[in-house]
Amino acid sequence: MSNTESYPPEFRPLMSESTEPEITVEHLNKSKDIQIPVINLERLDMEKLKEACKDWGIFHLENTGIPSTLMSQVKEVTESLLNLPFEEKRKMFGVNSPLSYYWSTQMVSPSGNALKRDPEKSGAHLFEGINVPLASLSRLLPHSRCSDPKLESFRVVMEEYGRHISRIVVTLFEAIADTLSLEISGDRKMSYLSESTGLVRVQRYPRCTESPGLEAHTDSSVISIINEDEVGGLEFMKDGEWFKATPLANSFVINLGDMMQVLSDDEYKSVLHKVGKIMKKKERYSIIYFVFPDKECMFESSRYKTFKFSEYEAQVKLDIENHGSKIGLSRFLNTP
Ligand SMILES: O=C(O)CCC(=O)C(=O)O
Ligand SMILES: [Fe+2]
Repeated sequence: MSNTESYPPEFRPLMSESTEPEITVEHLNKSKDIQIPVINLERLDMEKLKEACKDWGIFHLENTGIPSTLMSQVKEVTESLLNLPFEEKRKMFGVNSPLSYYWSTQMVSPSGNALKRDPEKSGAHLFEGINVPLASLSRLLPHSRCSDPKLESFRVVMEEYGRHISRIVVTLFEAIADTLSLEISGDRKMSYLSESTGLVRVQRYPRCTESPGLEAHTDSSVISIINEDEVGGLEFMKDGEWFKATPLANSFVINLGDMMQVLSDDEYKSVLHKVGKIMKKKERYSIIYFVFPDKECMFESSRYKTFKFSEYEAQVKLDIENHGSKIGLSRFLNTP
């Protein structure tokens, strides 16, 4: 485990010592292990993709053409940034930074702003992360202003990673749209996959047997692309039951988000997911790329009222502030 200093002070008493053996007591987590579908991006099987979207809402994506050296660099720069002392991160990603640092009792709005939550309402969830709006990488952190070498390495690697992921997103989105027989024009397509709203989030979950990582939620995105390490811990709901998604090396986990559910007119579901207790020897890292639509992008469907993505975001923000958690699509149903 990395140095305790790098964690928020309120996490420290709750974290397990690295000298303790791996915890395998089954009753600590009742979710069953399961292998989610595996989709090969280079040789797309459209039937399999449709089934994965319809029956699961979550799947592994392999053969994405990202060089393995870049994948290792992404892991390296993420770990090195999150391993900085807590106070340093707080200062570095404070009010004037385009990146935001958040942990546990905060929740993040779809646009990436950290929202304060009432810990009484949300319970103890041990995660911390840094939000990196994609646009900020090139616009707001030019080489000359990026004085910290760790931040500069992070910027360079993430820019390269972002380019690859954008390519993967377009291919995957077009394929998913095909499985729904949706005809989406070039401009419209790009407003669903807007780079100006795209967000990379790097997260870390300490090893802990008492508190879970991240509470159950759906993503407000079109799709989310999770790059997780071998520790595992991601859980999702299928047919009313919680399952653990077993990690698969050299692949991403793809989650369908709320906006994909609307686009598919509810044929595909935005998957409910969470991160359970991290009981392995190591803490867990994940790097998530959220594909968000343009703020002005309109969503029309038979099940939901017509809305603009910014209206959806505003509602989510309001619900988190007022109720402690997101309510989501049910707020926008045509018939209450
Ligand atoms: O860390 C993960 O694997 C998932 C995180 C997640 O679901 C989120 O940040 O929305
Ligand atoms: Fe999520």
